Amino acid sequence: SLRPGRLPPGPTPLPLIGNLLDIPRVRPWLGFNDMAKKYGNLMHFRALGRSIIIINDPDTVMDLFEKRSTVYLSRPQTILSSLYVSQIAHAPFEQCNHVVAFRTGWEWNMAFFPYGPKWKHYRRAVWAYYHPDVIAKYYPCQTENARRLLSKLLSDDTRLVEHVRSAIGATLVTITYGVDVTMDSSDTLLSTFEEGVKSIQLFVSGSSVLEFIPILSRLPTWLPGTAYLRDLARTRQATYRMRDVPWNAAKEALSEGRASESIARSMVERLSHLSDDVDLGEEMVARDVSAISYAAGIDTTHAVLCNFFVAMALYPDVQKAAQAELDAIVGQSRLPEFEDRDNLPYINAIIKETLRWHPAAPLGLAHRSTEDDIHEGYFIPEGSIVMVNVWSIMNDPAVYPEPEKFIPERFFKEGRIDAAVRDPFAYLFGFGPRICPGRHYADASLFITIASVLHTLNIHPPRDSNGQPIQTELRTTSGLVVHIDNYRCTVTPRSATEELIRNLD
Ligand code: HEM
Repeated sequence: SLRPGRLPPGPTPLPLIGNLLDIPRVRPWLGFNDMAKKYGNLMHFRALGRSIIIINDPDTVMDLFEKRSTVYLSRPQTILSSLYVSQIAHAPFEQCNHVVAFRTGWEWNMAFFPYGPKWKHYRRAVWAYYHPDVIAKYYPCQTENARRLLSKLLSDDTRLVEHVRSAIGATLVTITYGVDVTMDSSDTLLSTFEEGVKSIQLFVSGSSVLEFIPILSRLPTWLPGTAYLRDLARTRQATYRMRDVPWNAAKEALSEGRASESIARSMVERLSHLSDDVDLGEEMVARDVSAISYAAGIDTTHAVLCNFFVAMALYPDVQKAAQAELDAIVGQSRLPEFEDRDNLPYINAIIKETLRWHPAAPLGLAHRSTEDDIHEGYFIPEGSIVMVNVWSIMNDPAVYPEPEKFIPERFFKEGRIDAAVRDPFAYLFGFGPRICPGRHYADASLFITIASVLHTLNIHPPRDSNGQPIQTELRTTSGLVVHIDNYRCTVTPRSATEELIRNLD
C-alpha cells in the first residue's frame, strides 16, 4: 500500500472531535462550497475517526471516480449497510451498526451495500431492467400516467405536489409489479411504499445520531430519551412491508393469471426456469430488486419535477417559449409522445436546466474508498468517505453565468443543444460504477411529464385570497434529496389544448 503523506487541505481538526464542528449541519453543500474557496477542490475533514473527502470540481471527480473507480466503489459502513455477518466478527463498531441495520429494516437496499459480490449481483439484476435498450417498454405506462396527471392537476391544483408524487409512484409500481394502482395516495400499495420510504432520510449518513454514536442503539427502549429506538422499530416494520407486500401481491396476481407484463413477472418467470422449486435465494434477490425502484426512484424524481413547476411559475417567458416549440412540433390536436423528443431542443434544455438549477441530490450519495490513494500529492486514506459537491459544480459561474437564474438558453448555440456546455445529466446521477442505474428511465419520466404539462397547462405562482401572486424567498429542504418546499404553484388550462385533457376522461 501507499505511504501515508500529506492529507488534502481542510480546517484544522480539534483533539477527539476532529472537525465535527466544522462540518455544516444544514445544507452542507453551501458551507462546503464556501470552504472550497479557501481550501481548494479536494478538502479533508476528520470526524469520529473517519476521513471525509469533499470533491468540488469535475476534473477531480473524473480522476477519482472514473479513472480510479475501483478504489471508490464502496459505501460508508453506515448503520444501513453493515450487512455482511462475516464483517461483524472483527469490528465492534460494525457490530453495533449491524444491529441497527436490522432495526431499521434497510439491509436489503443495494444502494447502501458495500462493494462485493452481493452488490454486483444485485446491480446486474437492476441494470437488466433499466438500461437504455429496454426502457422503451415503459414508455406507454409513463405516457398514460403523465396524461392522467394533467386531469388531476386541472381538477385540484392545491394538491399539485401530491398529485405529481402519486403519478411517479403509480408508474414505478405498475412497471415493477404489473398490478393496478389508482393514482392516489389512498391506494393501498402506494401508501405501503410511502410509509416505507419515510424512513430513508433518517438513516442517511449524518442525519441520524445513531450514525455517529452507534452504541446508542444498544440502550434498552424503556430508558427515557430512547423514543428514537421505538420509532426505529416502527419504521422497520414499514420498510419490510414495502419490500414484501407488493411482491406478494404480484406473485398472487401471477399465480391467478391476472398479472400484466412487469419486472416482477419477468423475474419470477426466469426463476421458474431455473428449477421447479423456486430457489429462495434468488427469489429474495428478485423481491429486493423490485422494491428498490420505488425506494430509489420516488423522492429523487419527485424533487426534480416539483422544482420544474417552481421554475415555470417564476419564469413565464421560458414557459411561453416552450409552448411555442410544442405548438410548432406537436401541434394543438394531439399530446406529446416520446417520438417527438428529438425535435424539441428547448424542452430538452429545460430538463437540463431543471436538473442544474436546484440539484435534487446536492452531495450525491457518499462513496467509501477501499484502498489508500494519492491524488496530486495528497493522501486519501483507505476507508475515507468521499462525496462530490454536485451543487458547486452546477453553480459554477464560470460555466453557468448567473447560476441562480433559470436560463435554458445557456445550453444552446445557434438553435441547437451545445455539447460543449457542462451537461447536468452527467453529474446529477452520480459517478463511476455506482452511477444511478435508473437514470435513463428517470430522464424519460421527466421528459414525458414536462412536455405533457407544458403542452396543456399554464403554471402560475401561488396566489393570495385576492388572486395576487405571493412573493416568497425560495427555501430548499436539507438532507439527502432536497426540494423547494415553500412554493405552491397553481395551474390553469391552456385554451389551445384544453380539449385534449377533457378528451382523456
Ligand atoms: C431524477 C431522478 C433520480 C436521481 C436524481 C437519482 C440520483 C441518484 C444518485 C446521485 C445516486 C448515487 C450514485 C453514486 O453513488 O454516485 C443514485 C443511485 C441509485 N439510483 Fe438513482 N436517481 C434517480 C432516479 C432513480 C430511479 C427512477 C431508480 C430506479 C429505477 C433509481 C435507482 C437507483 C439505484 C438502485 C441506485 C444505487 C446504485 C448503487 O449503489 O450501485 N434512481 N441515484
